[in-house]
Amino acid sequence: MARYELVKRSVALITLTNPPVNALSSAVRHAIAKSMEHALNDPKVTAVVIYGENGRFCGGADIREFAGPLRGPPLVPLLDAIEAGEKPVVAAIEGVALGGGFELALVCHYRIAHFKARLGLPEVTLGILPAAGGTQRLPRLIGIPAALELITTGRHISAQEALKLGIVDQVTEQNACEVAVEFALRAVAKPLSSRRVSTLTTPCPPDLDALLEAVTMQVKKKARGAMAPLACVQAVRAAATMPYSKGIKRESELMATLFNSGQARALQYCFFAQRTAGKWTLPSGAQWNNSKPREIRRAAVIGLGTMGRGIVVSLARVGISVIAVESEKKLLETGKQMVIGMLERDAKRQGVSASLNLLKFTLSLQDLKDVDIVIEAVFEDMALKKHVFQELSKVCRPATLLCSNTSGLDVDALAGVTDRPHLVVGMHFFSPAHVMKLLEVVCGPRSSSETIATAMSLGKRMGKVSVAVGNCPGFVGNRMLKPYLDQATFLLEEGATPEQIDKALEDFGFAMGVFRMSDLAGLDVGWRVRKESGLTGPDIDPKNPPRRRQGHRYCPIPDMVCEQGRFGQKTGRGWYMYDSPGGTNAKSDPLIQNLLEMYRSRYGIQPRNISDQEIIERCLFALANEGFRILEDGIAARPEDIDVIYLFGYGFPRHRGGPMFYASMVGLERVLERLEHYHQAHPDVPHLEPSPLLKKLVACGSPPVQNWREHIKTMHSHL
Ligand SMILES: C[C@H](O)[C@H](C)C(=O)SCCNC(=O)CCNC(=O)[C@H](O)C(C)(C)COP(=O)([O-])OP(=O)([O-])OC[C@H]1O[C@@H](n2cnc3c(N)ncnc32)[C@H](O)[C@@H]1OP(=O)([O-])[O-]
Repeated sequence: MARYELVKRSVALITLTNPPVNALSSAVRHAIAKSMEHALNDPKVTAVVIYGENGRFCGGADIREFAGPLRGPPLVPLLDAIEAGEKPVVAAIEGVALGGGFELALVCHYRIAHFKARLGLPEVTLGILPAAGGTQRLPRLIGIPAALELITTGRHISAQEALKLGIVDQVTEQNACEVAVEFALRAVAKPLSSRRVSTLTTPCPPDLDALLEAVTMQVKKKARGAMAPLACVQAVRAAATMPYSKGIKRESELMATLFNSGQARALQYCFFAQRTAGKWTLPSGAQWNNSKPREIRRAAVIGLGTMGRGIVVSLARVGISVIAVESEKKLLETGKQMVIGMLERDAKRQGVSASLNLLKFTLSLQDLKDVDIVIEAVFEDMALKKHVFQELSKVCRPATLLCSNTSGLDVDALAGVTDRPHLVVGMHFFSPAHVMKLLEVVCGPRSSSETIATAMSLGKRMGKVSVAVGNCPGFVGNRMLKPYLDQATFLLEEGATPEQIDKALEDFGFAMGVFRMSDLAGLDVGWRVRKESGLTGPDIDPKNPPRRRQGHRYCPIPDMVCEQGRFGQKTGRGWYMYDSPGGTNAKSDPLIQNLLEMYRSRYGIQPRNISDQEIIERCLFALANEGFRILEDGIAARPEDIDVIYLFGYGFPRHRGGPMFYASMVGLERVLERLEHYHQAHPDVPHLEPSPLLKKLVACGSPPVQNWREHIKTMHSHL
């Protein structure tokens, strides 16, 4: 777990050997302790270098060990001893120095970083704080404001930024280990006292209290209920106001409150769920590690609307040449200017030149003959999409992959109009596509494993979190959205307001309540879908729209809002009003309050007081209930996949873990009991009827999320 060797006759080189990221497992901590003892006691050794095998210094504590009791030497005394030692210790940082890995580097007397290395204290993203002295040493080294920013955000920084901040002593383009050994030899004669960071005095700004107060407010606003960022601020306050010996105790107390919290469990679950999502499998046995993706060099994107533009930018950013196609000259020109503007702004931020030479804009599909992949992003209309796929089938060479950015249409129906159904797959990006990290890769029954592997790997290359899902209306994300939206509108009928529902959801931690989110996405999209599915249309009496349709409860209020031309932010009016079309500042609109009052009185509904608890339960349990059905139907392979989709695509709070993890934290028995209760009260809402899988899991003793898979016997897996 750590190799010890003597190099240059007097330097002890300790190399961490715990692939893949040299995490500080109990065995690694034990090996470091032994190696350090050896180095400090061996008279031949004059200096020490700590390095990580395979070009990775250290990814921090072993997160997998968090679930069990602490074994092996604890980190704090181990690190304190390294710092206190009388021989200079140099950290040779390649790859990453994160969390405990960064804290290990901070106790070394010198730090040499490879120019490609990244450093950071990402503990806050795991619901905890840097608890091996990081909150006490970093402020002493770089001051309170910079330390607060790094610790409360968990941001990774480059070696160059670390040098500027004074975290590392040298950045090198050569082998960091070799440079560190030479550095260590030169350091032997120098005094160490000023190099022990814990002994430094924290540089404090004169207005410390005001600064901490301002940061606390800022962090609170951003944290949306997460506890760890606030605890980080408190720990840094200790570094400013207490000696190290007391500050480290404060750090440990704060860590203790976080470590066993539900939030920490949820955030650590998210870390692993995100990695699990990349490991897709198909019933055929094809899976992520036995299916080779094709290399993609040239891509085409059809349609330069909001989605198409974002996809072009995402592809060009990672060096893929893109041909962008529009149907009309004016649309092409507008799209082109927008794409170029986006890429130029991007490049300016990074201080590089924009890769505009990768782009070509055309009106002709004929130009797509030689591309490796086409991503269609035209209007969400099946007939139009089928036409495009038929044309692509004729124009593109037989090996070209044909993908659709549909947000819910039947991918297999598109495959069916082509000459290569095995090369057709859905790539459902989320708006804005160059910002949002989620990509649903929609596997049709005829999509080949190579096609799926290629789409998944292309998503990863574009920096997306790709999740393989089955082909059904709405796939995973949008299919689950329906019961969630339905509950919100039913609650409006019963007496709630959009503001009240949004506030309850935002207090829960959502980035945006359901009505604000709908205003942002555009209310006309759902209206068109409802019209296409026959739920609404010209046959409906506008004066007296029925509240039951197709055998179920139906809320006509969203249609009534659309009928008034209120399509959300883009029209300046929706569930809220905005300063102007495109405005983002949502204000309550008395017209909506009037509409709700008139509606209730027309149907004789006595509005009642609805508690936040009911809002959360009805919206989120209905959401999770649909998730259980999706698992039963084999549309998602694992609960982790569903959670990742909601975390990255729908603003579900990370510290709640995602809808399925949240349900498990509430307790499946309780979720079942509440759904039964609400279904009894609203028997005409099928989404409130508990799913058979939920009942089954409860009958099996409510196993943890990670074990649900064993209980999902899918008759027809769609994956
Ligand atoms: C005391 C101290 O104060 C506190 C308390 C702590 O220190 S808390 C811990 C703080 N450290 C972190 O938060 C860093 C977490 N890791 C990462 O950010 C990234 O992993 C990476 C280092 C930037 C590499 O990214 P990658 O894209 O190249 O590969 P990967 O796919 O992500 O990871 C490759 C494989 O390694 C696993 N892995 C990565 N980091 C791990 C860790 N710290 N512990 C255990 N496993 C880890 C990961 O699950 C995956 O496994 P599998 O899926 O192959 O089975």
